[in-house]
This record gives sequence, structure tokens and C-alpha cells, in this order.
Amino acid sequence: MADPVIVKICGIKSLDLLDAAIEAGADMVGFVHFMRSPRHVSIEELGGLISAARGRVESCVLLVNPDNSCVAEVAALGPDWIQLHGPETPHRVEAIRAEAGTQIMKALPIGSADDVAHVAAFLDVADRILLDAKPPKNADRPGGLGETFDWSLLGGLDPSVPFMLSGGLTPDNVAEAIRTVRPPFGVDVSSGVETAPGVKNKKLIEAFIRNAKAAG
Ligand SMILES: O=C(O)c1ccccc1N[C@@H]1O[C@H](COP(=O)(O)O)[C@@H](O)[C@H]1O
Repeated sequence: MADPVIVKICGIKSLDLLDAAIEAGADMVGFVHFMRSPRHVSIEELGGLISAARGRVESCVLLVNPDNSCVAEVAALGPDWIQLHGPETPHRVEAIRAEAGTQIMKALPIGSADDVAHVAAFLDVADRILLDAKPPKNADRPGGLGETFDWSLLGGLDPSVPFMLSGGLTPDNVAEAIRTVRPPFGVDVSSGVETAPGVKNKKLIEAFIRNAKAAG
């Protein structure tokens, strides 16, 4: 039998939605600490969410180009993962991994075959790669926009790359995404389980997880 698909629900802001995601079968949850995001949570809120997740589901804190003090503050809360979703270079990712002492998921924007080739530069410095849609030039944030990308570009990816797929996934397209891309470390969603930016919906979370797990 195939391994079950790993599902990460990102952009959770409340304990109520955290419980709902865990009850629905999420394997990982993500909390966004980035002021320009509609899913931003403060350091104090992060502490409560990470504690409530501990031992039940893997937790991941999303940061965008963080400085060392931000990395240290977040790492002290004990998340399982830090997701770097900005323009961090391989050298900076390596430094953040050393500073934080947590597993690192590096998000990379995909819009062309060149972007796919760029993934190789991060394989030695990140524990996992998250492949996301390249945001439009005028976007006010580098992700969480509900944009998909051309999955066929990933046909050129080395099959040993440990990646998770994200970018515009929804309950309606997640099964097709899994069958087409076969991401070895599962799927990640934020906008696709919301009714408005930052407003998660329990029924959409349940449907997303159900459809993803069935497709695996
Ligand atoms: O969610 C955000 O606001 C966000 C801000 C800055 C960087 C990334 C962000 N979101 C992450 O992007 C991917 C894909 O999201 P979506 O499903 O297309 O909405 C996911 O990891 C989000 O958590």
C-alpha cells in the first residue's frame, strides 16, 4: 500500500482551528509570523499555538527573511520546523538552521524551468523543500496568494528532492495535484481552506484532508 499523504494546514491563528485541523487528520500545521500577512500571529500567540500542538501534530513557523533575533525568539518556543518563505540565500538558510537548531523547510517559488534548476542549491542546507507558485511582481507578500503553477515543470526535478507541494491547492484540485506531481513529502494549503484571506473554514479543512488522503 502507498504511504499516506502528509498534509500541512498553514496559516492557523486560533486554538479552535488548530484543534479542528488535528481532528480532521492534519499531519503538520503552520503559523505565520509575518506582519504583512492576513494570517500573522504575534510571538505571544505563537507560544500558545506551538504548546497546544506539541505531541499532537508537527508545528511549523513561517518566517520571511528573518533577522537573527527573530530566529532566536521563535526557536526558543520549540517548533518542529521553521519555514523560510523569503529570498533567503543558501548561505543564509544554512546560518538560520545553525542558529535555530530546528528543521528547516525552504520555500522556493516556481515559475520556470530555471526556478526548478535553482532548487539544487538548497539541498544541503534545508531539511525539506516547499515548492510554491512564483508570486506576481506587484504582490505584497511572497506566498499565501492562492496561486497555482504549471505542475508539469516539476517533470524536470531530480526525483530524490525531498519536497512538499503548495500553491493554490484546494479541496477540488488537491487529488489531481497529488496524482500528477506525486510530492514525496505531501501537500500544503492555506488560501484554499479559507472563505476570505486569513479566515479558515473547518469544513474546507476537512474536505481538503479527506481528498488528499484518498488520492494517496
Ligand atoms: O500565508 C501568507 O500570508 C504567506 C505570507 C508570506 C509567505 C507565505 C505565505 N503563505 C504560504 O504560502 C504557501 C501557499 O499558500 P496558498 O495555499 O497558495 O495560499 C503556504 O505555505 C502558505 O502558508
